[in-house]
Amino acid sequence: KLPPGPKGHWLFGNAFQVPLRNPWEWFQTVGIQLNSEIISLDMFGKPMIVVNSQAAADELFGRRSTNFADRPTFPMINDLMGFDWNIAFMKYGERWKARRAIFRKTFQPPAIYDYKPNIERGARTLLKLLFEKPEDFPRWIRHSIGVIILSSTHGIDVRMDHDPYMDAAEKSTDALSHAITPGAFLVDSIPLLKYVPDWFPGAGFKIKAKEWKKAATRAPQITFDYAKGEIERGTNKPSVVSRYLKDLEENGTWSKEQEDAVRDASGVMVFAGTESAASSISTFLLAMVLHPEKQKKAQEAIDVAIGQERLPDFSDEGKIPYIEALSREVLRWRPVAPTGVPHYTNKPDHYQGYYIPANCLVIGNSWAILHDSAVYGADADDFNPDRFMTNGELNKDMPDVKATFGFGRRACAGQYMAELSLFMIAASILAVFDIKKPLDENGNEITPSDQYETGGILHPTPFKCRIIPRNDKAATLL
Ligand code: HEM
Repeated sequence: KLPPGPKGHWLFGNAFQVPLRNPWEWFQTVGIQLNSEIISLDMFGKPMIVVNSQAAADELFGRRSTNFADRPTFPMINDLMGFDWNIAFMKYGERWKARRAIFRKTFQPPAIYDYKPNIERGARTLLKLLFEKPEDFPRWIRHSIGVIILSSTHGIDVRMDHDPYMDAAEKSTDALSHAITPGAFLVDSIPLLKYVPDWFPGAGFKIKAKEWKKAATRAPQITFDYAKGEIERGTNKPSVVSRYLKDLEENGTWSKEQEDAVRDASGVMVFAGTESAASSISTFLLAMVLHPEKQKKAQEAIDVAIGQERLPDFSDEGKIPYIEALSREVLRWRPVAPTGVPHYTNKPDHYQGYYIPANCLVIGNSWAILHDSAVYGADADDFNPDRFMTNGELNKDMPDVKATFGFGRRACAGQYMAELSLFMIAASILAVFDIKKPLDENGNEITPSDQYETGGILHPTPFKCRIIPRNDKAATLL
């Protein structure tokens, strides 16, 4: 029998019970009510499994990874909108493996460490921008993440305004956000709609899809063409693309397929990396506004570890455990993608006596895992970096927060870039600035809301804060 699930409508099943707002919290509540680590939902007659515990995730996505590493087909996103270059939506197979291998060779330790100087540079760019115009912080966060990622992937120096590569990446992200609006496009539920002719009444999605397809395919191509052009001109900076193409040439393994794979993989680094890393930095700032006492503790930890005479750099890794704890808590408290991207089974399976069918959607609920009160205690919903500390050190008995990066073979391919960037940006901002609540017209502090906008990627509802140099000396370090 299938894992337990809530009783649904005779025709639609549970499809209309799943809330559009924060469905991950509802999945968690249902699991607790039914006392089961995994639940099943009936979506218009088709089962969908949700995995709510780390133990079940480790077993299914981890130990039985080959059966849980596929993705469903996304006809709207891949076929109509032209995102088939994006490994996040690719079926498990040779094309995916070739692209994922590039991530492994370039964006994982030790190769990823080559990009630490770019991360430091991005963090310092952010400090300068925050000093000059603190109220525009959301824009500066995006810009500095763009500096880090595009310099690392394609050797591009991102321009301050109207950068063509950042603009192209943003347009393709916008296109996708339309496609994943729940219920907006029936075509993903009814793949045959793909073949409806453009003139057919109600076929508006096909016309929109054509516009978005241009945006979707343009971004990875123009960034790659730039990087390749720089190599041909001999003016390239070291980057994922330049290093990888050079290796292909030196090993005599260059081929058109390989070149396409590098274009796609580096394109996904920009596409998947910018929005998600920016979200984690926004959450960090919001948490600092809402929890001044944790902020103070973090600043003291930095002062003790490195003093106030210089800015943090990667030589400080491992020396400021409280910043590591704080970064972990940011990723746990508001996971960037609480239900990630759906996985898909290829063959039937069983878990704890329950049946998991073949060709079935399987959602890893990172939110439930990271907000499990059995692991994190009754205050699991609160922001509290101290939960990862013991006697001034990282508490080795606490689990890491890897669930925030998804599961098994499909787990986030940019995890190391994301973690290194968050650590460096958090440490740099706290070394220099106080993050304070905004003031009302009478000069009284107001507490911003801790609400989030719902969607594939979590973002705090736009909030205000005051970002002020901690002291005169701090400002001279910039
Ligand atoms: C705080 C930042 C980030 C978080 C929390 C995050 C989280 C995630 C999650 C939950 C998934 C889905 C995993 C699954 O299906 O089980 C994912 C996939 C992915 N992420 Fe990230 N991500 C972050 C940053 C990045 C960055 C910086 C990059 C690249 C530079 C990146 C590249 C990818 C790619 C390529 C995939 C698709 C993997 C595949 O399907 O094989 N991510 N990420």
